[in-house]
Amino acid sequence: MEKLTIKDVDLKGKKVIMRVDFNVPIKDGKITDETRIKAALDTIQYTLDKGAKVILLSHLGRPKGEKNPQFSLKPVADRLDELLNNKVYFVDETRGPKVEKAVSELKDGEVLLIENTRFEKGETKNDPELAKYWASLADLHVNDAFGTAHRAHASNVGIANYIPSVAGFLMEKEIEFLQKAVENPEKPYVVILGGAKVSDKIGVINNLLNKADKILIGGAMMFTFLKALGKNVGSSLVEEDKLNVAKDILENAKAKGVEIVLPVDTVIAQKIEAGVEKKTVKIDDGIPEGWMGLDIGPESVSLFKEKISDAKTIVWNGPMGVFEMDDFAFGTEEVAKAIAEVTKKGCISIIGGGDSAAAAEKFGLASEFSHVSTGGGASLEFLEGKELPGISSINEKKKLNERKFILAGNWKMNKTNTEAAEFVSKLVGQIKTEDKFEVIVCPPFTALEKVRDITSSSNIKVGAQNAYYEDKGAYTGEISVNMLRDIGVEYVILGHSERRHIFQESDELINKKLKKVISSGLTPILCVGEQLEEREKGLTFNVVERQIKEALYGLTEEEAKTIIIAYEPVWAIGTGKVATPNQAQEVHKFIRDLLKDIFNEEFAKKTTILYGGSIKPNNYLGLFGKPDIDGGLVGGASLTEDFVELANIMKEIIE
Ligand SMILES: Nc1ncnc2c1ncn2[C@@H]1O[C@H](COP(=O)(O)OP(=O)(O)O)[C@@H](O)[C@H]1O
Ligand SMILES: O=C(OP(=O)(O)O)[C@H](O)COP(=O)(O)O
Repeated sequence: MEKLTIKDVDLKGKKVIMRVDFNVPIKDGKITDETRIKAALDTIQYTLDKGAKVILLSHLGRPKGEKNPQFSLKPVADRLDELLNNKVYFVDETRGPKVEKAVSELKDGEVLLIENTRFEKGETKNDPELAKYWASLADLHVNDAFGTAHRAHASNVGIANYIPSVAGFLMEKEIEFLQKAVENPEKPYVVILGGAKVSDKIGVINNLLNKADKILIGGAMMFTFLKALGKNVGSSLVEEDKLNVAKDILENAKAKGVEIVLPVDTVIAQKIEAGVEKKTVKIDDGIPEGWMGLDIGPESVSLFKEKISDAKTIVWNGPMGVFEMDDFAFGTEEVAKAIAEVTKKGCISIIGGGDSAAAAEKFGLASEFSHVSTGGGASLEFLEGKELPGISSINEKKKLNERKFILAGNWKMNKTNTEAAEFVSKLVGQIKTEDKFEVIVCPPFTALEKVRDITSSSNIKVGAQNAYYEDKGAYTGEISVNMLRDIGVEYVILGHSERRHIFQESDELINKKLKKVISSGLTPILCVGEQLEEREKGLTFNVVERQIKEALYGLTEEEAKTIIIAYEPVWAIGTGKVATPNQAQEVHKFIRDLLKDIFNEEFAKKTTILYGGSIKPNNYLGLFGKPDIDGGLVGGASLTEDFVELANIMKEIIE
């Protein structure tokens, strides 16, 4: 699934809270590497140019929830003000009256940076209250902090539970390049790993062993491999407890036909110090005691260059030597130049963040690569195939797939016949679905025929809010399915929580109604959902499972295949308390898995599962952006023009 980006949503006049990664090195109050600030400029400027008010969030360093001037973002605000075409306001707080006042005074096209998010204890704990507070400042969250994506913190992950979250351009680009490197790299695919420790890169190696053709190993981590092969590595940096891991990797690679390339010579010295005596030795001759390898040697550079020369995809993570010192920078610089060279010939080159990116900057080669990641740990974890919380919390684009997307309005006991006719006439003129999704309105029984007449030539369909299971007879107050079908009604809501809890409808009665609706050729919308006390006791899945199984009892896959299910947590219906996107997605996923168990995977995949419960335009994108939420069963918001806005949101994000 692809992520929603700022290009997919309307930004004009919106308050946008944007998480960026301005975690930049600062020495004596001066920013020593502004790569991360520059990497965020396009997203910030685009959002401002679209007429949004922008509130920027970032962390800096690890101040452990304390307000520490050494980690203030003020120097970043000053530099950002110079780099952007717009004025940058800064407030030296992370929440409270000063922040709220500054936000309220923002005009369209203006930007405010608030203080370091990690001055808040709740940030790294992903505290819901803090996340909800920051969400309350805005209409939309933009996540452009790829460097922080491996952290589940309040400002980048928790906040997405309360307002829609979309990707910025940097996040989009990072995902695009790294996903390509992990999923379908063009071959030959060469991975170059270096840096200090094997332990940091084991995950990457094991994950990429399934994709790469060659893995070149330099940096200090090469000595663990060389020692595992019985070489004498002197006092070089070795992880003694990883020797067997190295052996396993070498054997695994051989079994998979992946070529592991180790250096054949190394530059050695007796200590890591500039200007110290150094010499080059062949690995096979061994490194004398007291000497350590601090860079790969010239023969290794030639060997690595030869291995790189025909690559179509290269991922590089970790320097070849102690590149911070010119004495030991040769290997890293030469490998970087070789990658740049082959990039010119069309190879896709991706540089993992951290020290590899710093090395690329140091040698002035950063612009020679296809992509230089702004995240060290984040790109590493991505390459390991891990799910990054700061990416999974971003709303997904919805692609037309094997199941219908539906926006249904349950009007309940609202609107007289005249009011219904007037309102639905407006809807017919305003709602355009572009055949991407279905719209259903479910007025009271008294207005059904009128509404059906008005909508008959439109793309709006009509549903009833209930039906009885007998065809006719002494059932005062009831309406039969045939009567509904006779006036062109196509859908019937069954088992709504108000039917269950106010009118005491049992699972057994709902099962009878469901069978009748299906056998009459109408489409049922079966509502399920737990009450607050059931959720608080951890019984949500038990309740939903019982309701679904009882409702479907005795129905074959063929009979049940048209069913639409609506998950409506009772505690969210009409209360203004909406389930968070993650809460809703969790239950939707459970329902889909349950349908797979009851019937099969195909049935589960094809079943539309709607969410219902206090849906509003400001929370719908976050909900609908979840993979197993296929639309909404809308209450209060279906009685006003909000319903049109909900339809527009769906139209915008369904591809
Ligand atoms: N042969 C070596 N001996 C000691 N340290 C090394 C050696 N080669 C590289 N290093 C050090 O490894 C560090 C980078 O390692 P690491 O943090 O794993 O890289 P990255 O951040 O790119 O993943 C650099 O500070 C570099 O000086
Ligand atoms: O610098 C960062 O990570 P990185 O050093 O792995 O690139 C990110 O800003 C995350 O910072 P953190 O590692 O303090 O959570």
